[in-house]
Amino acid sequence: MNKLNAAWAANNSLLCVGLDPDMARLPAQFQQDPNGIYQFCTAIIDATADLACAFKPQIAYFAALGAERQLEDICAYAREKYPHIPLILDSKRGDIGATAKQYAREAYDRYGADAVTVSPYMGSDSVEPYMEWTDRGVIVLCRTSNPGGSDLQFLQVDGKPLYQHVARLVAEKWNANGQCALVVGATYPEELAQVRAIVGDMPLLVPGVGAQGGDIEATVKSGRSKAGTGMMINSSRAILYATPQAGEDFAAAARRVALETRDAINQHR
Ligand SMILES: O=C(O)c1cc(=O)[nH]c(=O)n1[C@@H]1O[C@H](COP(=O)(O)O)[C@@H](O)[C@H]1O
Repeated sequence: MNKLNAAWAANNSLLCVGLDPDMARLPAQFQQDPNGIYQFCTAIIDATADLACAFKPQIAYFAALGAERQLEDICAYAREKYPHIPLILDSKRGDIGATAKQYAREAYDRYGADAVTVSPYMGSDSVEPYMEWTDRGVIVLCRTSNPGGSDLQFLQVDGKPLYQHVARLVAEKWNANGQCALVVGATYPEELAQVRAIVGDMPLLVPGVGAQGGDIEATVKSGRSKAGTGMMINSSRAILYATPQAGEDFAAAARRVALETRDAINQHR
């Protein structure tokens, strides 16, 4: 939390840069290179490090190709070169305690992440192993950005949608050590405002601007904290695969879109 507060201030940014390296969309020079994912992601990190409040690699893009070693190296690179920027491993884990303990080691020890995304569905004992790492963050899915999120998260329980129960449970019980955050999609600004009202100043990871079409103004106005921070607004594909303009390469294009996104967010803080 200290690191996140410092990164919000240092880069005047609520933008989280997502690292979702889809091999089919990487520039051709990286597709042939056995270390191409590492080369691509570290170039994106270098191009955006002064514009971001966090980096968020999505583990599936690496695991699907057996490229975990490159993910380890990318995380080590980010930690060493930009130690002041929080690193979020997006793996959306959830399992019984004994297994969760291994997932926590994977995120915090193997990849050295500052925080990890987890599902709340299996309840308190499934998230406790993450909480034992008292200097790390636990980011719990609450109101996800995808349309199908409504199937369960919108079920009415005791007169309120389930996602609001999750927000209250995390804010009032699980966050005893002040290390929790919630995921709320930018595609649902009304629910974002509801969650903000329930959780006070708790940080929110907010994916869904850029490729998923979330509205930046509505997102910021609904989700900002009293201090005008409180969010890590994630964009992945729109930055990673920005179409270069004349004379630009992929990293310069990524930087341009990251800058535009950061500034558009700041306009409404
Ligand atoms: O936890 C997440 O990061 C996440 C939660 C959610 O509700 N929706 C969502 O899109 N994400 C992730 O955020 C990223 C969004 O990528 P773009 O749509 O390309 O900006 C992907 O890595 C998703 O897996």
